Amino acid sequence: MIDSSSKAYKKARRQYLKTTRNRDQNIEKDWTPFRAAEKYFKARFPPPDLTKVLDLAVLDSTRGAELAAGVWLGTPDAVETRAFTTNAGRPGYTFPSVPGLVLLPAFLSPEKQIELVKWSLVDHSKPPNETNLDIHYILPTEGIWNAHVRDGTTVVHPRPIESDAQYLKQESGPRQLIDNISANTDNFESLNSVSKLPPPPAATVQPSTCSDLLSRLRWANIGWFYHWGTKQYDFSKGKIPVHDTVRQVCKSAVQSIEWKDVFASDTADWGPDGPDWMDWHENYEPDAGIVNFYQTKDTLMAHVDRSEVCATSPLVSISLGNAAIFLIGGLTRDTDPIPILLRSGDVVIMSGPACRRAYHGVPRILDNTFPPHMIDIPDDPGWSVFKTYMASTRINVNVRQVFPREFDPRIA
Ligand SMILES: O=C(O)CCC(=O)C(=O)O
Ligand SMILES: [Fe+2]
Repeated sequence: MIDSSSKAYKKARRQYLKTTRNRDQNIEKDWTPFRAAEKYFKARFPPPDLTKVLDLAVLDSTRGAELAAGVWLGTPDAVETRAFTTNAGRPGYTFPSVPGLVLLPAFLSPEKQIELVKWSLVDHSKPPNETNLDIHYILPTEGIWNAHVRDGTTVVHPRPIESDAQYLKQESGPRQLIDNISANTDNFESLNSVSKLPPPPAATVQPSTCSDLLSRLRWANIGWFYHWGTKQYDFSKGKIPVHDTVRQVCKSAVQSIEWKDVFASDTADWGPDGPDWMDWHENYEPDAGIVNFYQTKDTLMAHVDRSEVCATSPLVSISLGNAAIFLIGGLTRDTDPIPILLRSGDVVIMSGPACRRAYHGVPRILDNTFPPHMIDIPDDPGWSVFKTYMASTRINVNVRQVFPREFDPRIA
């Protein structure tokens, strides 16, 4: 699978030998099982062997072209799963080791995948939605993607530090992965009352062209505004409705699952009000989230999404473009995570107390896995500019529900 005589392999080996020359041999002993797995899949040398990675696309004859086009391939039985059929007649999988985790391979048609890529870039990565770039730059109001397409050489200027503004003390930037307090209905009011000052723009930022900045787009907020400094939502800014296309995809994914089967032998503690999965077909309503943009070298370290007051409601995670290794473990980093290869169109649902607060991360974007159905799109000449960007990109649309049913946040 990996060509050890290739130039890229030899370069990675040289780099590896150079950077590890003075490394303490005992360093690996201190790694938690999650950290060890991250390191393994992140490594450029030796490149990871994916035979122990779950790859359910292998079972789907309609995805042959997608698999043949990329060098990376996992195994369909690398991790213990339970197969089921969704209400829409599609294959779905649950995981005995992570109750509440559901994988719906190729849940989205190629057309829907393309629609969501366009939505992420054209419609969503612009005001009023915040992006990681807004902290440091005064972006064009049409959004960084539309400005790039119209004239990529347009220069974008740094956001000046305003002398009379109050800023957050600590430097904020792309996603910082410090542990925060788990939100819940009891501490909601006190977390909500903490002041949420804006992060200061960095003083060293230089003017940049739209096209250069686009490669540094990392996230765009969905719904309720997230405050990275405190790692809590800032409800005082109000809520932007979740776009109907995304909302419908998430709702149809949640409604396609018989939750009583998923939680049939569940013994986890759902809190004082008990399980709420029986209401999800009717009451699940996404209201927050993030669109993540990953370039091939980007990773997302182990973390728990614990800012949502509801710790059980489904989180729907949509993969688009290049494939990735997704790791998910348990409530601490000491659980050995399971590795899952996520491809374009796959939907993951994280739900219930054991899964929703489980550590997870994305240690690797798999290069050259941009699927053929996103390369040749007849009758869409406008796609070419998306294709160029997406050839080295993975987009993840990650959608959550912040409040449990019948919880009245009484937001002023
Ligand atoms: O990119 C992914 O698949 C996961 C993203 C994620 O975990 C998050 O946005 O919190
Ligand atoms: Fe996450």
